[in-house]
Amino acid sequence: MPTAARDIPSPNGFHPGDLARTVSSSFGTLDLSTSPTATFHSPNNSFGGPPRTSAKQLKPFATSDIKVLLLENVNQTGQTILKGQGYQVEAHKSSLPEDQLIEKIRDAHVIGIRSKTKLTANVLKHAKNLIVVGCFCIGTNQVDLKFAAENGIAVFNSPFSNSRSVAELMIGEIICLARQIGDRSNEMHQGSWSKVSNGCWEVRGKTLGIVGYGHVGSQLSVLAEAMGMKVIYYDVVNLMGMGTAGQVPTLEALLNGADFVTLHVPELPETKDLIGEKQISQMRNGAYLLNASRGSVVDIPALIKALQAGKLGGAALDVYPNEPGANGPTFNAELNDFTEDLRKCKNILLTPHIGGSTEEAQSAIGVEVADALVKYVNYGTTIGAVNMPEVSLRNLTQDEPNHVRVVYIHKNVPGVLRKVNEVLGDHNVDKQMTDSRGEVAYLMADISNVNTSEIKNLYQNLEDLGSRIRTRVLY
Ligand SMILES: NC(=O)c1ccc[n+]([C@@H]2O[C@H](COP(=O)([O-])OP(=O)(O)OC[C@H]3O[C@@H](n4cnc5c(N)ncnc54)[C@H](O)[C@@H]3O)[C@@H](O)[C@H]2O)c1
Ligand SMILES: O=C(O)[C@H](O)COP(=O)(O)O
Repeated sequence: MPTAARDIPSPNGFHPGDLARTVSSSFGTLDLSTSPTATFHSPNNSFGGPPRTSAKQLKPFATSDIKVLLLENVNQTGQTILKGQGYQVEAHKSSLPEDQLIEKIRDAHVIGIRSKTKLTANVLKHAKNLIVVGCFCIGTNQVDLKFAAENGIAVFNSPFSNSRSVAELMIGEIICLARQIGDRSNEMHQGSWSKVSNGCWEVRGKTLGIVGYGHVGSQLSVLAEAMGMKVIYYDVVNLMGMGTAGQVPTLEALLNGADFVTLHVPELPETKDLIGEKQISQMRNGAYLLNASRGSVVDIPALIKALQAGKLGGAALDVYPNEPGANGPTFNAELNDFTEDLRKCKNILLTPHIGGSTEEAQSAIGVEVADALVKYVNYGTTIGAVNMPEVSLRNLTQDEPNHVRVVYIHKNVPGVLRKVNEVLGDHNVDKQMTDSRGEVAYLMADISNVNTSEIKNLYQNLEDLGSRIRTRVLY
């Protein structure tokens, strides 16, 4: 059930927007709007960073200034939290084609997406005000994470809220494939009674081979053992098996030894066509292949050939190389020419990327990602970000007047901290934390006894440093 809007918990219950509207000494955030003439590529930022906010435009935080664009039917729980903050929320049921996305993203400070919306460098470079992306799903392969980080855009996801849902779908499909339930059901729908036991099996005692033993793979492992299956797994990392599951040293060993092979790896250059003709030939005759990871992981024409030749006993696909952005009768056109052949294969289960689509998963993801977005927008906290260093400071209290929080995202090069602290040096730096990830570093500092008249200078001096990617002054 959707939960009601609520404040994001902070150690002291302090909420920046409450005070920012009324007193200059309160803690709020920078007005994020940029000059209409601001260009995306700034001359002294070799990353081609975000536009500079003119110091003249600085004003205390007002949550109502924050524009949030939500695509792909983000769950009501997430929408409620974001609206509860007073943000302007525009929500769409589906993803948008690139040209429409570019138009919509121009003004947004926050965008929330799922697996279909491609936030490429070409799209992100039009997002002049964007400070954060929320992926309301597990996968983040649809976002150019490096480009985002180098342009001061943090990206958050929900690392495991739908893992159990995917694992349960796999269990259902393993039994459906073993018993050819998809075909029997189709026959009945078409008015044909066909009672057979040939080629139908119990799963008890069979071997499940899990490729990618992360959040999904390990959950599936526990469920499969509970049904009496033997579990082996292959992963590029050495991992302890759940129960009596055992890691095998190579993908080939897994393919040789399993009756059912399930795929749970991320989309990476190394996982493209991880299962092709050669790998399928290494599988047992009559084995089953299930893919709930990403469409790029399986070479579909090779799979079709193996099913047609009877090499495999069946397959289940939840993900495809090209997936439609919205529900509707776009199936054939979007899923490429081979779809027709795929649909004609025997004992193949085709589902429309529903692995994580349960009420439980979607509602938990809505809360988790919306909370992370609010903490980032209101406080600058990057805990859980997938492309930025993780930095957090205790929130300010109401009895700490005239405080300002400085967030300075900058190139990870020598000498920056000295220069930043020279700028901050006229004030008392109460607390500071800094960390780096690759070429990008993130500094957060709370400084006290700052008059509002000094904030513009402070901001401008930080913006003028050559290392700057993005400056936020929260007051
Ligand atoms: N169908 C769906 O609705 C759905 C839902 C959730 C996740 N997913 C997909 O499933 C993927 C896995 O999810 P997860 O939460 O278990 O991710 P995870 O990051 O927890 O686990 C992935 C595992 O794959 C391993 N791995 C990476 N490259 C590998 C390779 N080349 N060979 C073998 N192992 C490799 C990693 O070491 C890791 O242990 C996600 O990245 C996402 O793309 C799909
Ligand atoms: O990455 C994920 O979490 C899954 O692929 C689910 O994606 P979805 O939220 O677009 O269904």
